[in-house]
Amino acid sequence: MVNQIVHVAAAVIERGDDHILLAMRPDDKHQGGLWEFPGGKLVAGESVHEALSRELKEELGILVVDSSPLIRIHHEYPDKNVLLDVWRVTGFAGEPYGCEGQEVRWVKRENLTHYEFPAANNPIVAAARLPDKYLVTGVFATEEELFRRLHSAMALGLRLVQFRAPWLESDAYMALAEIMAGVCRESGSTLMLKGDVSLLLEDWVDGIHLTADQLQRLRSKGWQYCGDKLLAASCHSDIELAWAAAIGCSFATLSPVHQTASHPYAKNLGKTLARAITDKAVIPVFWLGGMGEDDLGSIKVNGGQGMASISCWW
Ligand SMILES: Nc1nc2c([nH]c(=O)n2[C@H]2C[C@H](O)[C@@H](COP(=O)(O)OP(=O)(O)OP(=O)(O)O)O2)c(=O)[nH]1
Ligand SMILES: [Mg+2]
Repeated sequence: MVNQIVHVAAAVIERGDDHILLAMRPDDKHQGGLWEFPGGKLVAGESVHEALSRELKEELGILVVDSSPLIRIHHEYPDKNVLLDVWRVTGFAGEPYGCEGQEVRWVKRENLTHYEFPAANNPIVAAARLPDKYLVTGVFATEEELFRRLHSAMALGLRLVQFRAPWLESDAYMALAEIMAGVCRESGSTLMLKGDVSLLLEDWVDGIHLTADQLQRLRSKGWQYCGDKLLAASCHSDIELAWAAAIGCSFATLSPVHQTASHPYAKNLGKTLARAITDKAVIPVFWLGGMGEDDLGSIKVNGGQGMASISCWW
């Protein structure tokens, strides 16, 4: 058992055309010969952001201009314990190149899963594939209203949508879901459906969002998902988040962080507990419940992937 934790700042560097920069770790280094998100160890007295800026200057010759926290991952390798503090870098000056002779490559976001990374990186790859806003659909009276609201949300730039309509019969839900999936794909968005995991076998289904009950049942059966589609779960505690990771979820929601109109009697977690729970999770976590877009920055600083909401964007 290795006790000392090595704190590392790493960057998911994004280019406007949906490409992300990877670098090859030199063969003679820890986890050598694998692809990495560029970065390195914090030196004494440095903040994560300072370390990130210094490392990207040293390794790639670029200056960080715009960045925000993405995910923090604790991982125990047999020979080393690391805390990977990963930031999304959305603005930089200069043209990155391998200053230390390392190979660097711009990779399409959707192809990230084709690359071989150190074992700690699975949640980072999942976080890099996801946006910071997750729309959950709210009430609609007619089909026309549903699609009008969906198109408005896409126009606002929302790229991850959960179709929630618990009042619909299964057939009616699935019929609408299939049309919505087409609309979402056309605009480069992903539609998450409520339903059985067997739906993941359907070509037109891009993702499934499980209830906490479904999650518990699948976990107790020892079921596990290994595919490339998005699987998510509604979680309310650290235990549920651990189950979600164990069955192969790519992300989860954590709720209710604050009181919500949709679940007025559920006990809210509050920000301090939500932060502690998120810190233990090994998958990206969207905070849900009683928050507005103004809270997005604070959610990320507290370790969340971003915010899930009905009321903000519906
Ligand atoms: N930069 C980076 N490090 C990662 C990733 N995944 C992962 O497990 N690590 C581990 C490998 C190393 O143990 C540690 C980072 O150390 P490093 O070798 O990059 O540190 P450094 O740039 O400061 O280089 P040096 O001082 O060792 O020469 O974190 C990743 O995606 N990016
Ligand atoms: Mg490095």
